[in-house]
Amino acid sequence: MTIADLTRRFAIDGGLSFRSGPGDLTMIDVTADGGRATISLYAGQVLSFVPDGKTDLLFLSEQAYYATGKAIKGGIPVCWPWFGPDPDGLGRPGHGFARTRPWDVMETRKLADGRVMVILGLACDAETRAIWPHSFVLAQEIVVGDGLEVALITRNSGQTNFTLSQALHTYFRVGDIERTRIRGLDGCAYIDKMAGGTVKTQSGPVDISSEADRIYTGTPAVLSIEDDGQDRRILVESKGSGSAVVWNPWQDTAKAMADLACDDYRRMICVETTNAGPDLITLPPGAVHRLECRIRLG
Ligand SMILES: O=P(O)(O)OC[C@H]1O[C@H](O)[C@H](O)[C@@H](O)[C@@H]1O
Repeated sequence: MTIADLTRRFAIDGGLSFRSGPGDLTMIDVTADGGRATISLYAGQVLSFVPDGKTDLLFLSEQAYYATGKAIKGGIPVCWPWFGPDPDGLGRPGHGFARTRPWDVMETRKLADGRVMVILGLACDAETRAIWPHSFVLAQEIVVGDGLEVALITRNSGQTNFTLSQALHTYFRVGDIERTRIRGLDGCAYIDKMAGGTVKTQSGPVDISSEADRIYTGTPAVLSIEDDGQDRRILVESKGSGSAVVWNPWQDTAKAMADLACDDYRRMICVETTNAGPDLITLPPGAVHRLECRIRLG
């Protein structure tokens, strides 16, 4: 659909507009009571969320790719229908295909309380079935206010069960990674990918001082990121998720990524709302799963 068509059908006066962004990708700008957001229709990816009078809660790489077939580094990539490497070892792309496909706008609405809701959809077709042979209906409900809510809703529209892993792979912007800690994971077991998948137990808050790639399991509904470098605290609330991923590439891995600046690792931390590791979701025909995260300053 062209920007003119999208505008005609879905724009909200003073609340939601469409424009052509970098790489000619269609961007949705949302202005709600309490905050504003930018969403890329390609990848169905929130790229920015700024509460009124504050700075962005999300990190977006200045060197991000904006091109069909490539993932956009930053914001909230949607990893679906698998998180991480191809679970069947068939050479399919890491983190699935939802983050490299165009999504559709299904609905936009200004809510009675002044927040703005956008519903995006990703339909299955011959291309998705060639990658993943299942029938599904995937939607994202994004609600912008003084917090940002994202729900990733999967429905099995086929005749057989399927199993998913998935992530709302949120990149948070922090002032200084060495003055950042994550609270809420004390006592949780985690799979330490930097230690060959060894299972460890978190003790106290999570401090990052080297490359970290961890799947925490048995996670609580609320985590917090203390961002002392910007004198703020971000709350991450989740539903439909029994795990969380913490990732920071640190210096060497960041240097090897063309879509991250060498020192970007200092300004970001991924705290991802997931169904990952042993936390898998199996959906029988007709069943629905909602993975939700809500982020706000606390
Ligand atoms: O570079 P990407 O494919 O976007 O993945 C970035 C990162 O995502 C997750 O956090 C994984 O746990 C990491 O292993 C991965 O490196």
